[in-house]
Amino acid sequence: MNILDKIVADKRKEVDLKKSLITISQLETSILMERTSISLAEALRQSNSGIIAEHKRRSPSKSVINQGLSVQDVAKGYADAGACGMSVLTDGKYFGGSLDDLILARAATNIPILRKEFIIDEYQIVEAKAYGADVILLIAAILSREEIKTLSELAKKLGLDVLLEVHNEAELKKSLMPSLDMLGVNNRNLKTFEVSLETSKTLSSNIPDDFVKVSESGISSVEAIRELKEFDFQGFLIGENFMKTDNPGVSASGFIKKLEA
Ligand SMILES: O=C(O)c1ccccc1NCC(=O)[C@H](O)[C@H](O)COP(=O)(O)O
Repeated sequence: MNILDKIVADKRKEVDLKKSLITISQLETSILMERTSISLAEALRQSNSGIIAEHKRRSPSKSVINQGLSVQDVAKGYADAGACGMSVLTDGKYFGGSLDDLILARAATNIPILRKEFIIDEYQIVEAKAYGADVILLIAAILSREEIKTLSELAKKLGLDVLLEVHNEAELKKSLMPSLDMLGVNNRNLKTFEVSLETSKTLSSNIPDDFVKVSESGISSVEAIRELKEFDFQGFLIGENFMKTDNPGVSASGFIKKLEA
C-alpha cells in the first residue's frame, strides 16, 4: 500500500462519518454557497509570478514543517506578498489541516483559495464551496475517468475552478476533458517521495494549450521557476519552501520580488 492508498482508505471512512453527521442540505445553508468564486486559472493567466503559496503544517514526506503559525497571518502574508493564489491543506491526519483553516483563510484574504484535499466524493466539493474555496484539486491517481468527470462537472456547476493533478502520461491521457481548468504536474513521486522538476518538463508538451499548466512540489528557487516557464508553466505551487520559515509571507514576498525583478 503506498501513501496515497493509505490516505484514501482513511478519507473514505472520514467522509462516511461526516455524511452521517452533517447532510449536504445542511452544508448548502452556508452563506458562502452564494459567494461568487474567483478564478485561479484566470488569475494565473494574468500573473507575472504565478505563485500559488501553500499553508502546510506537516506532510508524510517531511513530518513537521511549521505548526506554530496562525493561518490568518499566513493568508494575509501571502496576499500582501503578491501571491496569485493560496492553497490550504484541509486533511487532518496526514497534513495537520482542517476546514477551519479554509474558512479562516477565506476570511483573511480575497485571493483565490484552493482546497488541497484528497477528493473522492461529491460531498467534499459541496463542503469546499460551503467553506469558501474557489478551486478544488482532483488527483488522477486516485480517481477513474468517470469519477473525474462527475466531480469536475459538479465543481463547475458550483462555480469552482478545477485543478487536475497528474504524475505521469497515463494519468494525463485518461483525464483530459473540458470540465478541467488547470493541469497540475506533481513533481513528487509518492512512492519514494523524491522530487524532480523533470517530471513537469517531460509532461509539459503533452498538455493541450486550453489548460493552464501548474507545476507542483519541490520548487525552492526562482531559477527553477524561470526554467519551468520555458516549458509554458504559468502556475507554481510552493508549500514547504515558504512554510519552513518563521514568516511565510515575508519569505514569499522576497521570492516574488526576485522573480519579478
Ligand atoms: O507533501 C507530501 O509529502 C505529500 C505526500 C503525499 C501526498 C501529497 C503530498 N503533498 C501534497 C502536495 O501536493 C504539496 O503539498 C504541494 O505540491 C507543495 O509541495 P512542496 O512545495 O514540496 O511543499
